[in-house]
Parts: sequence; C-alpha cells; structure tokens
Amino acid sequence: MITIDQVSKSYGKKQVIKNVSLSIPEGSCFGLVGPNGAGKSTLLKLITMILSADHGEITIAGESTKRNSAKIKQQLGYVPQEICLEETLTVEDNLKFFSQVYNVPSSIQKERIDHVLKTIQLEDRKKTIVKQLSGGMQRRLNIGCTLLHDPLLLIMDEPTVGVDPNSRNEIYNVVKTLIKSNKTVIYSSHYMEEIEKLCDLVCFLNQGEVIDMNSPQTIKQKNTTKAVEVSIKTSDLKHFQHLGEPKESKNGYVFPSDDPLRLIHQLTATMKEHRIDVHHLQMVTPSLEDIYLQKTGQSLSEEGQS
Ligand SMILES: Nc1ncnc2c1ncn2[C@@H]1O[C@H](COP(=O)(O)OP(=O)(O)OP(=O)(O)O)[C@@H](O)[C@H]1O
Repeated sequence: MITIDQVSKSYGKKQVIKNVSLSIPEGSCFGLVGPNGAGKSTLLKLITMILSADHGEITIAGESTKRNSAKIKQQLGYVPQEICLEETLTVEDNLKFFSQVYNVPSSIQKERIDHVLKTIQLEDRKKTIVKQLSGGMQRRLNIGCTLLHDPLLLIMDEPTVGVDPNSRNEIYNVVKTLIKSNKTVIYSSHYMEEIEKLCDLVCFLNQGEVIDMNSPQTIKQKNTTKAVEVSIKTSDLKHFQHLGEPKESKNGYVFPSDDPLRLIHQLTATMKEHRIDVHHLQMVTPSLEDIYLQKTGQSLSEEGQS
C-alpha cells in the first residue's frame, strides 16, 4: 500500500528524517513509535503530503506523492495531533462541514454522516455542541471528520494524547472497527501498550532513523535478553551491586541478564550470604517498552506524559 524509499527531510540545517525506507502492507495497522522529537509527525506529514521530502520517494497505492498528489489525497484521511473542530457547532454540523471540505456528494452526505456517527459511537450526541463533549468524545469526532470521504488509508498522529484510560479504550474500539473494515491505518503513539493491542507491525523511530521494524511478537522474540525480577528491599540493594544495574519494578527490582539461570544462582547465593528473605524471584521477558529503552537508552513513557 505504501512504500517509503530512502526519504530524508531537514528543517533548515537540522535533518529530522534520515534516509528512511519502509513499506506498509494494505489492510494493516502500522504503529509508529518514538519519543518526543523522534520525527513521527514529520514522517506522517511527508506521507500526507503536507510536507515534501528533500530526498527519496513515497508511493501510495502505486502512485508517487510527487506526481499524483490529487489522486492520492482522495484516498487519505489524516487525524492531526491537535483537535481540529469548530467547538461552537454541533457534532452533526461539524460532520456536515467536513463533508463539504472532502467534497462528499450531497446525495450521499446523510448516509455517510450516519455511518461515521455509528463508527465513532456518537450517534446519540449528534445534536450536542462540541465544547460540551468530553475530551475523548472530541477525539473520536476528530477521527470521524476524516472518515467522511471513505478513505482507504488513515493516518493518526497520537490520537489518544491527553485522554483518560476509559476514553482511550473507546478510541481503540474505533480504530479496531476501521481495521476490520480493511482500512490501512498508520498509528503514531508514545504508548507502547496501544501499539501492542492494535498494530500488526511496529516501527521504532529514534532521532529520525528506523531502528527496528517488525511485528510486536517478532521484535520480542528477536530481543530475547532476559531478566530476573526479585523482591528485595531498597536498603538491601547495596549487596547486589556486583550483579549489574537493576530497574525498580512492581514486585521489587529487575536485573537484566543474557544468562538468567546463572543470575538466579548468583542472586540466591548473595541472599543466603546476607540472610535476606525472598518471597518472589522469577525470570521475566522484556516488554516492547523495555526493548526500546535497551536500543535507544531513552524511555518512551517518561517522554510520553505530555
Ligand atoms: N516546522 C519545524 N521547524 C523546525 N523544526 C521542527 C519543525 N517541526 C518539527 N521540528 C523539529 O523536528 C524534530 C522532529 O519533530 P517531530 O514533531 O516530527 O517529532 P515527533 O516524534 O512527532 O515528536 P512529538 O511526539 O513531540 O510530536 C524535533 O526536533 C522538532 O523540534
């Protein structure tokens, strides 16, 4: 569906997309992950042709963005990071307005609006003024406005930023409905749990470069570095310094290791030596978030609180 071939982009002297190549199959949900400033929005703006690449080529459904932009735009829905709605109008009037923006023929406008209201689960809110909607509902309407021309490709730039967990689940449901109806979705996020729930493919972007791209399962299998979680107290940590730098976890501390069995022997020996009781000791596999941290030295979640 989409091929990005050796694409680079600079703002002034600063190169923010560096020779990126990737391809996104039709009907897939493609997750773009990276901390603030990784280049996610810039890459999405290149795909949506808001920006043009300095080098390289982007092809969507066989058409080059350089040559056939008008044709591609008909198949493309872009959900920007910022909510872009007229808040003094009702839900329905916003949808009517965006139908006109997207040149939806008036003969099918009502049918399209009804279908979109169902998809975004706002059928009972169509007469509500936008500013009276919750943040999560506004985000769903923001998505709905990009569905009116029935695009094949949807590009969503952090659609759950600033949304509470319940509303986030409702947005996931909308995205899942879109994936089931065979749309291709590109979904950028700081939240790794979203990517794991929704995406068939995940691309880790860091400082404008693709550092890994695969299914979430394959990335986890490839990065088999294991770790051991142990329930020790912070005051006892000094006895374990020779076993590396642990990370605090829900049940105590997690020690990374390429040889977890050996580490378990070392941990138990140290506990015995210092007479430390242990209630919990288990091998753990890293989450996608941990893998990103290992690869970049940067945490997504800390950066992702904005
Ligand atoms: N119009 C612009 N002019 C100059 N620099 C820009 C511009 N837009 C973005 N940048 C810079 O380019 C880099 C990549 O920004 P981009 O917004 O693409 O990252 P991002 O991964 O989407 O980050 P965030 O999660 O914060 O939205 C950042 O260093 C940013 O400051």
